[in-house]
Amino acid sequence: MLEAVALTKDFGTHRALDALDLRVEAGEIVCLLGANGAGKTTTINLFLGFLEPSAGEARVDGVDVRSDPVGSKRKLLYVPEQIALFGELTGLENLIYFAALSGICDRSPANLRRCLAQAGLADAAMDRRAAGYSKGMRQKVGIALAIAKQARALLLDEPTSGLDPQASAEFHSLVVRQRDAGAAVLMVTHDLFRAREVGTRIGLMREGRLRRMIDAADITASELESLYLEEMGR
Ligand SMILES: Nc1ncnc2c1ncn2[C@@H]1O[C@H](COP(=O)(O)OP(=O)(O)OP(=O)(O)O)[C@@H](O)[C@H]1O
Repeated sequence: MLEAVALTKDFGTHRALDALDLRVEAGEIVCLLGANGAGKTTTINLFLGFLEPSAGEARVDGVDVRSDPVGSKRKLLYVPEQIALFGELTGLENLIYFAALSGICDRSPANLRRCLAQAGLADAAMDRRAAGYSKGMRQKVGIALAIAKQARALLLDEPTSGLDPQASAEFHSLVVRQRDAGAAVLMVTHDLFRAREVGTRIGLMREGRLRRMIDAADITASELESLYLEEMGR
């Protein structure tokens, strides 16, 4: 479970995130939408411990990120907009390396191949150098790491921007599978359509504040678009 309690971040005199209260339960996907500069990535970075909060707390499974950065990171998996892999290594070798960094116990090639296969990477691709991977293939290596790690929480920051519609749909179905396996998922996106489709709840952010939290089941795609435009235009 991910929890923000009055989470606040100032950069100098600029308040990038203003007293955010948010809970993402296990088995839930919360999507954060908002215009550029709304504070979405700042939120993710506070959960990752990349930034120190100016006030409030970011908690992972009840653990304050600031007081236990290592323990909280162990439970998390982060998929950024661009997953950086070592181009000279194969997909499998990359996963072996990142699995070691993440402290995953079963780093046997057989297990990690199984994780890559579950993430939808073709068998032949696993042994090819990652330099030739498409963005969709790179994102699959990220999800494979989440599977290997049995991550309790996923933090996704615009993970499908630039992916073609089919690769984007594939990626989102992998995220849904992680949710069904009990992960708490926080996803930053500009894709209103996908947010409504895969999100349990959708948060609309503007100028550092969470303006609205909507149950995805209660709203159509066009209603969401109207609400979004209304909130961003205020
Ligand atoms: N390291 C930093 N130093 C100074 N200001 C920052 C820093 N990081 C973010 N900001 C500012 O904080 C505000 C929120 O930025 P953030 O990256 O969280 O927005 P965002 O909602 O993720 O936007 P986008 O959709 O463009 O990714 C912006 O005004 C940004 O300029």
